Amino acid sequence: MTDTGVDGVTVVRGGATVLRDVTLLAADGELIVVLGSSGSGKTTLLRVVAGLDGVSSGEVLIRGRRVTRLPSGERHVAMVFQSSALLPFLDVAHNLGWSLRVQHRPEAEVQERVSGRARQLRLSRLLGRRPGQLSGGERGLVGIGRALVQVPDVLLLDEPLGDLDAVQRVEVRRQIVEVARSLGVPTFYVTHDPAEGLAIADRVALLHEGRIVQVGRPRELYERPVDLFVAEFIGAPQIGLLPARLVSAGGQAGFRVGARTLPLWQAVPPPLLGHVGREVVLGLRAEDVHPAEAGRDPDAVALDAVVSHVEYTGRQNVVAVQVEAAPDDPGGGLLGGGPSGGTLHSFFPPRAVIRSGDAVRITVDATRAHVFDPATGRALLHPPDRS
Ligand SMILES: Nc1ncnc2c1ncn2[C@@H]1O[C@H](COP(=O)(O)OP(=O)(O)OP(=O)(O)O)[C@@H](O)[C@H]1O
Repeated sequence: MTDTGVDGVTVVRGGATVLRDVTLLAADGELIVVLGSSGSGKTTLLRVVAGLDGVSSGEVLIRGRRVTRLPSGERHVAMVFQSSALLPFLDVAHNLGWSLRVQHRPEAEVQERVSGRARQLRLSRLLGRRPGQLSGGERGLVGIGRALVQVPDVLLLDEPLGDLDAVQRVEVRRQIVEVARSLGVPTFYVTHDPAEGLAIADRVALLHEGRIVQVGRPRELYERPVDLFVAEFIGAPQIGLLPARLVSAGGQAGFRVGARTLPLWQAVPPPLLGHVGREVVLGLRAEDVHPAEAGRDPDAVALDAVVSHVEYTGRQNVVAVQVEAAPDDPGGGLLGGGPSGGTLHSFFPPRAVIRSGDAVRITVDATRAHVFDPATGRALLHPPDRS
């Protein structure tokens, strides 16, 4: 076994449990993106692998070797932090080559690796400058380059693109993936940006309050979220949530939303059998909610809605709508407290003239809904695979 990462690791800091029995292991050449909101334990996980933080229980493995009690300096880890500190008295070329020289690599190899990575990251023209003569974004790139010139046993990147502009972020994250693949090392990449995570990961691990909520391929988290937390965290625009009641009549199941019933065109699916007559939460992705005029899908039902906000992206308008669900409004549950009905997102054509407060009709197809238990948040049913 050549896995790298943490196995059953718990970390307690200042009386608080920061990681709880976390197991996350990457294969050689695999890029795992660690996602999670602020304070969920992402940085701690990386620091534990690097040996910068100790564990209360569990084991740290690097390429199959137990390193839990090995000092950081002996773990052959290359790590990039957001705003990595560079050595201020050395120019960029020497900053890039620093760790290789510390390892007493032959000078010709150091030069070759430094110039290669500098070309790749478009840093060649900066090689003679000191960190004080660089912009924040350029310093960030040098920090990334310094890690990528190494041949580590594991690559750890903590929000590495934080200092870069939007165009650089896309370019540099491609370079990082390319280098990680060419080195064939396991890579852990921390970000709080789900879109970035989905774009580059072989697998995504979503952390919440020190626990892994779900780990899997990006598509698995998007298409088969285990609960409402994952469903809401992954995907932009955010998944729309609609309180409903599962009903069954004449052997046909459907979801009651206000006065309308969204038919499922089949008997109650087995995972929903215990929920007939009870509240559920429907999760609908924006690509499954259509403006009624464009809705040619015969299985879809039109719902009245009011536009709550519009975001123009160039390719389309991302429109959030409030769906009213009175009078048979189940309300309560995880979505409780707010107005009746729920908020859905939909893509409207880019030239559509649409404003907050407009009344619109949208169509939804109940067979495309994710179904959640409002009491526990757990997913009960996902729509069938499109492919
Ligand atoms: N030295 C410490 N003592 C006690 N608690 C700490 C210490 N350092 C971090 N924590 C707590 O551990 C939790 C996880 O912190 P961590 O930095 O790993 O989160 P994160 O997911 O990387 O957050 P962010 O996205 O904001 O960087 C937080 O609740 C934080 O307050």
